[in-house]
Amino acid sequence: MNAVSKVYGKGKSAVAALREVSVTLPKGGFTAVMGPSGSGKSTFLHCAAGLDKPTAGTVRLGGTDLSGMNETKLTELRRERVGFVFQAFNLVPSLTVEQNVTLPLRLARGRTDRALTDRAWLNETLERVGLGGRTTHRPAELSGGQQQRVAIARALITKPEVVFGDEPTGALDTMTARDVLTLLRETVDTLGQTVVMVTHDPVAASYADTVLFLADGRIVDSLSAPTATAVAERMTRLGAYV
Ligand SMILES: Nc1ncnc2c1ncn2[C@@H]1O[C@H](COP(=O)(O)OP(=O)(O)OP(=O)(O)O)[C@@H](O)[C@H]1O
Repeated sequence: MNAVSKVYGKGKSAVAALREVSVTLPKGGFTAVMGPSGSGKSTFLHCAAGLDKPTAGTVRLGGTDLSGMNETKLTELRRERVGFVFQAFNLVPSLTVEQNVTLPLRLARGRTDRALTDRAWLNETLERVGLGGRTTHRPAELSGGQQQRVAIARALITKPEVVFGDEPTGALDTMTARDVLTLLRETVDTLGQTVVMVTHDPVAASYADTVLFLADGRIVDSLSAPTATAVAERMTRLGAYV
């Protein structure tokens, strides 16, 4: 991402959510994004993932420049090359676990064969997230942690270049959150999956390789091999807990 700015609104009511942010998120790495409320974390994630267009600057995914893409191309890119995990799981209630997980494959144009032939990858993914025995359950029959595991499997099924998480553990209790973070960590360590996650929680951020700190639309700090204590201390310095 190079010199990315995002302004919401016009004239007097304009809000600069990102101000010339330049950063490279390492392939095969786990990056957490933290910052006080309103610092631009969600905007950063949305611009990086092609969910929102920057007002200025360029965003690249792998070798692809997202700037010139129309909405159709961006939709295709989001379906095939990125995965998303949200705080609210966002599963389809009427579909089984397996149907939810394979939804991105069925939505991708011309990928029906892949959905059928990639049975081994589907099974491996369901096993990896610990849902091998629950493929015919519906979301309402699962705990919050299990539902988020379904969402993670759904994000991984297309073998995306990046998995983006927006507060993926925000709705989970502490123990369940740790399981989900361990799972995300494993996808980085064993699959070489690139993960970028916005979080408010220093413990969650400590599972990442690097934490980026945003304040007032700028990256103001970063921390490698973070501990929860070190992250909390930087956040306090940014005035996040005042
Ligand atoms: N759609 C929008 N229209 C107008 N202003 C917006 C919009 N989305 C975000 N903003 C503003 O942009 C700034 C950054 O918002 P953003 O949601 O990216 O911050 P955040 O760090 O994710 O906040 P939080 O931690 O509270 O979720 C804020 O001042 C916010 O009010």
